[in-house]
Amino acid sequence: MAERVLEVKDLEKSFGALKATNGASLDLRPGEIHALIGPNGAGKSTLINQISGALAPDAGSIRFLGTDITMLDTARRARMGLARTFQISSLAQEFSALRNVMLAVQARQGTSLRFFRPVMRDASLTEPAMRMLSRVGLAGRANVPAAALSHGERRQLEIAVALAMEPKAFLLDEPMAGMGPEGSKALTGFLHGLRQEAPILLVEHDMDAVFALADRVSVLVYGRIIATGSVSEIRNDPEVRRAYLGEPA
Ligand SMILES: Nc1ncnc2c1ncn2[C@@H]1O[C@H](COP(=O)(O)OP(=O)(O)OP(=O)(O)O)[C@@H](O)[C@H]1O
Repeated sequence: MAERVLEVKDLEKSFGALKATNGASLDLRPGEIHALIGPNGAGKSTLINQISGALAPDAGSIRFLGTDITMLDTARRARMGLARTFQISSLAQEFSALRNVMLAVQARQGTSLRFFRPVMRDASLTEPAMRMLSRVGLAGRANVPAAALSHGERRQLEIAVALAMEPKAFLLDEPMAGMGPEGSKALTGFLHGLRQEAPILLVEHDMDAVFALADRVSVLVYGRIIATGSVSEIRNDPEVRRAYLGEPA
């Protein structure tokens, strides 16, 4: 496998006079969790949006598995194996948990002819979908509509949907948001193992989770990455402590 699964170089993105991404560079290596942290408004979502293809950068480049994907749209990137979860849920709320995952399995298989079969009895869709639900701990909730799941369960379901795409890398945007302590703990355990399957770029405000999980941490402030390093390097970096962890100079 390529030494760098994802390589982001010198990205720039302005909204009017605001430089939301200001020359940001980072990479994602096989088997790692790389956390992207920074204060509110630092530009984390803007950066993730450019990596997933939802926003076009003004300048810079993004390579995924050795291919330049800077000009590719979100769907092409997803088909190449770049899976993304959202801060705000992108699930089909009226569909069951199972059906939501089946849609992703179907998209992955690219089989539109299935339209003519009774989809919910199609084992080539239901079996892998149930496997994904079991992995995230939602097998017992398969038939519950997404809208009726708890907030934490919806976040688990989003990860099951991402898993169904058989990703080569995950972009996870605040997976712990809105979860109680129990849910965060369970998800932390799950993400710990998930990195073996595909490396994870993790945007997260929950510092306990970041410090427990991350192999490397990058700190974004005003659209610029001010430091990248191990958890202990980042915790002890004077510039990070000043700019982000709120300590006096
Ligand atoms: N579509 C847009 N148009 C104009 N300004 C935008 C747009 N999207 C983001 N911004 C601005 O860009 C800056 C970075 O926002 P972004 O949401 O990327 O930060 P963030 O680090 O993800 O914040 P949070 O931690 O609160 O989610 C903010 O000042 C925000 O107001």
